[in-house]
Amino acid sequence: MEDNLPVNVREYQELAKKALPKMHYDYINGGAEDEYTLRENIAAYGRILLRPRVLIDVSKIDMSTSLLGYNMPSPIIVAPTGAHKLANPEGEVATARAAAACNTIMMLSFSSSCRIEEVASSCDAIRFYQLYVYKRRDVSATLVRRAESLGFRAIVLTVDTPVLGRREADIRNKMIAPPLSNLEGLMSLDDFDDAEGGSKLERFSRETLDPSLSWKDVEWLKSITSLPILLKGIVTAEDGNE
Ligand SMILES: Cc1cc2nc3c(=O)[nH]c(=O)nc-3n(C[C@H](O)[C@H](O)[C@H](O)COP(=O)(O)O)c2cc1C
Repeated sequence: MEDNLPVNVREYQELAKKALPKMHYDYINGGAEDEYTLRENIAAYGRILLRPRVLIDVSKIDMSTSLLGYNMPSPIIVAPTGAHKLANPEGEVATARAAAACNTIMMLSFSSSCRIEEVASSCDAIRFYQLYVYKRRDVSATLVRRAESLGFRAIVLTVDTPVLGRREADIRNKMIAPPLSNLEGLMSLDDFDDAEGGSKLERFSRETLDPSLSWKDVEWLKSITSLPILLKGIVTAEDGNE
């Protein structure tokens, strides 16, 4: 087994494709709208060429940095992604342990398949909580308060998903919205599981996410939490200057 360990991310991806049900692999692997941006993101990294200098003693390399005052060994943190139990029975608890072992920060997704409480008690680490703003503001507010009381250090407001992208593989696979245990008891989750065609995940998102999301909601968020707020998904200088 040891001999066959993957040596790069692509090889992990091949193993994941074999191990996961097609619907779940496609959800993790897929993108929206002709998957143009997905391809372009990968190509963009390929266009960055380094100009390495030589003969400069690289026996000690320090990539450490800090974010919101928290020190980390490298400028790499764990982005929020939903429903880790689709890939691992321990879900976000396993991800939290891995992030803690690397001394890096994990952003726990609003669409986590583990409860915030389980992740918080799984290990000691700096964690941020990612927020979607639902039409039901009370649901979003409750989760912010729960994350705050469980020691999360910042709220990461996702601002590029007022509607879910048209994820083509999910439409073909009639992707089922994964169970979101943090929403249990806060809203009914059964109403979305009907026979309508296409992606049920997309339907769930359409019913729940608030497409009117705007700067006034950043003010609202400030009014309900004393945690620092990070905006995730700004891609233009114009928005950065707001
Ligand atoms: C399977 C999957 C689930 C995701 N779930 C979330 C989520 O719940 N919340 C969020 O803010 N972003 C989510 N994202 C977006 C990622 O956090 C990230 O912004 C995006 O994948 C772009 O980074 P990349 O080019 O490194 O993949 C998700 C991405 C993927 C691929």
